[in-house]
Amino acid sequence: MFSRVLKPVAGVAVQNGAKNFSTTSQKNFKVVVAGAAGGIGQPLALLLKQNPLVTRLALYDIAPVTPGVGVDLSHMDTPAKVSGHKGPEELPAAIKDADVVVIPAGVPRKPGMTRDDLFNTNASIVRDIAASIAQNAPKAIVAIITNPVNSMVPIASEVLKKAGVYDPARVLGVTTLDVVRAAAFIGEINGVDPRSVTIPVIGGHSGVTIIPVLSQSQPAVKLSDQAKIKALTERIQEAGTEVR
Ligand SMILES: NC(=O)C1=CN([C@@H]2O[C@H](COP(=O)(O)OP(=O)(O)OC[C@H]3O[C@@H](n4cnc5c(N)ncnc54)[C@H](O)[C@@H]3O)[C@@H](O)[C@H]2O)C=CC1
Ligand SMILES: O=C([O-])CC(=O)C(=O)O
Repeated sequence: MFSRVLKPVAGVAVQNGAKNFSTTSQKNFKVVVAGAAGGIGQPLALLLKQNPLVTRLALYDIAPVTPGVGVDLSHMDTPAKVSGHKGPEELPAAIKDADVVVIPAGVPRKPGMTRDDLFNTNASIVRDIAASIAQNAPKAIVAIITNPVNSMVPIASEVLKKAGVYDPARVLGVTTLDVVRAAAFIGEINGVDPRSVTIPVIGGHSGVTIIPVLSQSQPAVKLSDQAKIKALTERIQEAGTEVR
């Protein structure tokens, strides 16, 4: 997931004359995973530990298991130095001087729930992490995975604005999964390797706000029946619910 996240981030950094991810000029990124002990956080941390550009990896969570997750990953034979940080009192040390903070902290939905049902619980979690970013790493790129993404991005943005450190090019909602799913489904329909499919998905990360622009798919989607095209659009929009 991170390599897909890093590509657009690199473009943003270049446009702003900021630290450039796309060349070898900087090779020592500190990346924080906030929510590192969870279902998303642990595999994400594993992927980041394998990335040679990441030299410091700070794993933050409120779960008691967090230090163990950190120690476990630190045994991997890759350069990134891993630190585990448990509980709010250790949040500032985790965030300090981060280049990138990825946030999957919070609750996931259970069957029958919408992403919006998570708002009340997750809003304050993202708010508090954003406040710490404003204080301890105001120039960090913030990538928000926590749902509902459509609402968590504005919350983090408002916290950063209030602290006077908001840069819209540095606050991202992670919706890459929608692009990946669209490519997978089109690959299946067309009978091609999904990695050869390019399909823009615009908008947000919830229901009808997920807009796969099927007319722009390369190669073209092999569907002519409007009902089937509509069904594919709806499958991409509701794919997260398939997983619950
Ligand atoms: N944007 C996207 O494409 C996706 C978003 N999600 C969202 O990501 C979030 C996490 O999902 P999972 O990892 O499956 O859930 P999970 O329950 O497995 O993990 C969440 C982690 O967050 C931690 N956490 C809770 N409160 C915290 C706090 N105040 N500070 C730090 N950590 C805290 C928990 O201890 C737990 O380790 C959910 O909101 C889910 O809906 C999940 C999949 C895809
Ligand atoms: O649907 C969910 O709750 C998790 C998510 O965002 C996805 O899988 O797209």
